[in-house]
Amino acid sequence: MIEVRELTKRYGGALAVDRLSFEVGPGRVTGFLGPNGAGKTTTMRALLGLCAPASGAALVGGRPYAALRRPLRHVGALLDAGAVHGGRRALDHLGWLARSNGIGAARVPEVLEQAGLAGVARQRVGGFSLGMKQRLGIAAALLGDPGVLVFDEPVNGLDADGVRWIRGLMRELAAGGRTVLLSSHLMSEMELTADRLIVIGRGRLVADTSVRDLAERYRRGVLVRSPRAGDLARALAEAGAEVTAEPGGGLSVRGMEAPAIGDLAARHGIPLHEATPRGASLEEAYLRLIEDAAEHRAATGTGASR
Ligand SMILES: Nc1ncnc2c1ncn2[C@@H]1O[C@H](COP(=O)(O)OP(=O)(O)OP(=O)(O)O)[C@@H](O)[C@H]1O
Repeated sequence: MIEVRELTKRYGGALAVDRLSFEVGPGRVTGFLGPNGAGKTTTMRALLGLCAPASGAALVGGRPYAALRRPLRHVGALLDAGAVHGGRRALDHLGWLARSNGIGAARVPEVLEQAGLAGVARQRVGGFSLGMKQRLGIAAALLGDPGVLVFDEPVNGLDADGVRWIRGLMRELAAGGRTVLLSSHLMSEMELTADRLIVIGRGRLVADTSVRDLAERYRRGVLVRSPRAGDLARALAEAGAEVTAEPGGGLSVRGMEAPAIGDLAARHGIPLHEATPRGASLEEAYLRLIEDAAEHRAATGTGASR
């Protein structure tokens, strides 16, 4: 369980995170999404005790990171995969981490295998590609078999195989009852991996939603075509649907699903040539959400000072 409560972090006069609150529960992958500079990395760093918040709290299992004894057993994280001493061999790097966290040495070959690095365990990290470093960072995160995992943009630098592997791994970890928080600025990435989304913009919470609810929120109704569009529009409006004319002679219908529209047209003897549900893509929904939040801030004058 992750709890972020009224978290605020400033860099100089600028607010990077602004009274941000959310919770991340176990058993599913939660996506942490926001445009560049929204405050995702800062929030994750606060969660891992790597920066001190101005106020508020970021807790793992009810405690701040600094209060966790042998933290790798509670929370595993991938933040900056490049931050490994290049002269060390992968095996030694993980061995050292295991020893300093009271983790049995037997875990090292296990996580190397899990991360697909068994074959390069004795190579020096300095010669690793970015993708291999990402895998090593993930192996380190898994070392203590923690209940909470935090990954900042984990697909960066991975090839197509690596990306597929990491998506599978995230889902597997969540299915095993772990709390998995995964950041990205790409909705396309979240769409394939996350069940729930925490969306932030300019350090503030924009949405805490299931992926499905987000798509639903920005649905654009049903596109309907009929050679008797006027009659159909009247019948739909009488039945309580919201109907607007579209360029090209179609009707956009909200408040009634396609099968009900078909039934209604049949009852009135009106031919129906098309009834296409038009869901906004998740990417569109996400962009609208971010835009709406920015407009709301502009309208209410609640923009974060920078
Ligand atoms: N060490 C720092 N010193 C000064 N400003 C910082 C520092 N770290 C982050 N910031 C600023 O805080 C804000 C939030 O940055 P953060 O890296 O948390 O965003 P992000 O959502 O992770 O972005 P990205 O998707 O680009 O990684 C940005 O305006 C950034 O410039």
